[in-house]
Amino acid sequence: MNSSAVVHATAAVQRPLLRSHSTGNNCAAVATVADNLAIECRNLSYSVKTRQGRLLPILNDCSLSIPSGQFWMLLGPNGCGKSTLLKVVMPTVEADVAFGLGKFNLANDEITSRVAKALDAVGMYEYLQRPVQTLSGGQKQRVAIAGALAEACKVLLLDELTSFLDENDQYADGAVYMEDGKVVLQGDASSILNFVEAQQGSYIKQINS
Ligand SMILES: Nc1ncnc2c1ncn2[C@@H]1O[C@H](COP(=O)(O)OP(=O)(O)OP(=O)(O)O)[C@@H](O)[C@H]1O
Repeated sequence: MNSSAVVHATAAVQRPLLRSHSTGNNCAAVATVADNLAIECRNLSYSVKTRQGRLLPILNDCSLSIPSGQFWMLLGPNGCGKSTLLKVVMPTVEADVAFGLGKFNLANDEITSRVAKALDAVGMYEYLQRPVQTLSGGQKQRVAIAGALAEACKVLLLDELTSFLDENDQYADGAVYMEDGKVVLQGDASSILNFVEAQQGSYIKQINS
């Protein structure tokens, strides 16, 4: 892929993502996020394995830096590797859960701790470094719940929360809960919804499946 395909377009407001390092199968990448950069990618090479076991290079030595607070377009001919590049620099589970904390002006240690606790609460801690788009529907739902837990909202409004979760988690006590003196939601889906309905208008966070 030719790096000249990265075009700076117009300004927009965006929050920086969490600092992260990304590597994967057949992928040699450094995707870091400096304080003034939303995305930085250096010397990224990516290949896929063919059915014959041969490595087919898709991206070769790509580098790009996207400052935070700006809107950029990635342009290039069909098949040059745009979608592949976007997938490789996609946010990890860790960055996705941390994203909502950007508005609280928290120290990095606090963000790391909240993200770890929230992911642990939904059984997704070991997926910390996985790109979100590689997760199953139920796993994505868990990560969405972790994002809400990390924000420590007083009350969550849960709309069809359990649609993608497996049966055990739909009915397990404590499948959804808040910590540190905040509201604790326990029990099956209907009792959680009854609780939420009783809060009438005092919800802060809504999760839609
Ligand atoms: N899993 C895969 N196995 C084999 N080839 C792949 C795989 N993924 C991507 N490719 C090939 O890598 C090249 C880049 O694909 P990619 O989808 O990134 O291109 P693109 O620039 O987004 O194209 P378009 O503008 O047509 O959407 C293409 O030739 C594609 O066929």
